[in-house]
Amino acid sequence: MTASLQLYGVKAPGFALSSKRLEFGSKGISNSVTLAASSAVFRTVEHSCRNVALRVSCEAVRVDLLERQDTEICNSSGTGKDLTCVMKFGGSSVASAERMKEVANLILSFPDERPVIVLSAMGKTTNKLLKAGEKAVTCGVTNVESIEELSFIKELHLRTAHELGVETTVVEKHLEGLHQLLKGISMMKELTLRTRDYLVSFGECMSTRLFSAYLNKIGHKSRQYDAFEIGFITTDDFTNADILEATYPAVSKTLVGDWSKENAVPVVTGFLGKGWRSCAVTTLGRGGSDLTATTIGKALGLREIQVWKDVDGVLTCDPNIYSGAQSVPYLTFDEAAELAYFGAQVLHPLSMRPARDGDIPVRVKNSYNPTAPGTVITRSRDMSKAVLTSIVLKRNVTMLDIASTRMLGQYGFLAKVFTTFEDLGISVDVVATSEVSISLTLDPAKLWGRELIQRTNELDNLLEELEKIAVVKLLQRRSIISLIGNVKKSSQILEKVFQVLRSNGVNVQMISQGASKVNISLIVNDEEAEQCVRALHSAFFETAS
Ligand SMILES: Nc1ncnc2c1ncn2[C@@H]1O[C@H](COP(=O)(O)OP(=O)(O)O)[C@@H](O)[C@H]1O
Ligand SMILES: N[C@@H](CC(=O)OP(=O)(O)O)C(=O)O
Repeated sequence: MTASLQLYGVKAPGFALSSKRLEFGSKGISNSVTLAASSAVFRTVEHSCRNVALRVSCEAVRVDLLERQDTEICNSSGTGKDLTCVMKFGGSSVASAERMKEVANLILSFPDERPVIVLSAMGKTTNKLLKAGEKAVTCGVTNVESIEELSFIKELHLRTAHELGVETTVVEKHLEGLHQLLKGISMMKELTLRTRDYLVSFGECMSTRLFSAYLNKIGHKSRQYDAFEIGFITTDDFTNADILEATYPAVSKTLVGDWSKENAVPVVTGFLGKGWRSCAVTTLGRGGSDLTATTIGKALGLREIQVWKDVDGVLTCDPNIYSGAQSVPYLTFDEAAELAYFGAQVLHPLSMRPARDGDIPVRVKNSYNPTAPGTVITRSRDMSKAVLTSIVLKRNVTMLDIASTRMLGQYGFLAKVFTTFEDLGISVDVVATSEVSISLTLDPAKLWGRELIQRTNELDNLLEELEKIAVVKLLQRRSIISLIGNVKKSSQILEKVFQVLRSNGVNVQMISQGASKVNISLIVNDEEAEQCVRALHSAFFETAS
């Protein structure tokens, strides 16, 4: 028998596999392999043995014994054609049986593509699962049955199976598992981050099973995959896990290997992974299916990554703030990353990273309006006519004004302030400094991931530390308005911005130009923010300059 061992190394400081020895011991067989990778963090070792017992003399390596005997990958057999692209469909695109049928038709309308499909949970299922979990904590075991959200989820998935004409058994096991899990939560009276991730994973596990079954039913051979079973290896940061390097070769091996044998369209759960230490299900942060899609794109070296939404691509601002927002035809990876990081819900903040690394174009399209051109995101674009590209609003941000208590010219002040942030593990978003004072906003993503109690303590600790060296003013309910654009034209942008703000009577509390050089950030009061965005949109996108 051939056992294939996958070693998952983590990019930790000082870690290298170069001199690590693997020792195999099994009945009658004893052998060892020295890994010879100099900088790699991942290696697959094939070893012929029975009942392999393994000892690894390296903390930062996790080893999985895969029960796959077919370790050789042949890239093209079957039709002899490789997979071409990723098509990711968000919750809004697969919210009902009718929508799933439309998405299936949409996929089939591209006969030249051989896509990997990535799906999110149906509609608002993730929110409903979280709500059901919260209710289970307090409702008592006997009342779990009557949690409204549980009934809704059961009804939605069973009805969808009926309407698609596929067996309800496709989702029954998961629905039963979900019910049991909620009972478990109600018995324990607690919902840990780890359990929360397991809980929400039911959404993607069921939507992909339904969709794949439907593709098979209409004669389009398909195979469903749970991301946590095919090598999506992540950190153990439940609810906000980061994908590890080992993911790329592992995912490629499974998907390409199976495709070359079966030519069955892969349908993969978005948003989910497997913690490398815990081996438990993790999630990649809300909206994380975009990141699943770009990770698969890079892993397989595909030609294009398509993310299908319910809007005509990335827009000039959030359409919920201003319905006149227009679609942006081209963006660079840097612009898209900045836009997502500063709060545009349309893309996951980290999703551009694999696409940029693999230099794979990302196309954002509308599944409700497939003929609209959408947005194409690439490494570079013609910026000669670009001034402002998009306006993004991040609300409810906390801002700190930190003024040195020492005299002007005191050196080391900035260093002391930032050491405090480092010690407490708090990162910041926007910063503006003078010699004796600093204004900054706290990165909400960092604080959001934690429990409220922890957050309050964290702020208290921060203030206590900073007050040893400075006078600190805590300003809450602020908004960051990020102007993503051509910074070569920043004077032109700023001139117009200040005209608009002045005529609207708005006082900017802080201003900063991002280091990435595609972003100018303005901090204003929450109450004034939406009105500012609308006024800026009108000045930049609706009036001839
Ligand atoms: N700048 C923007 N461009 C496009 N959509 C935006 C923008 N800002 C916010 N949105 C919102 O993002 C939504 C799409 O993202 P999301 O809900 O994650 O889609 P999906 O669930 O289909 O992946 C849109 O419906 C829109 O309301
Ligand atoms: N279902 C998850 C993951 C996701 O990416 O969803 P969507 O593609 O619908 O934003 C969420 O709601 O966060």
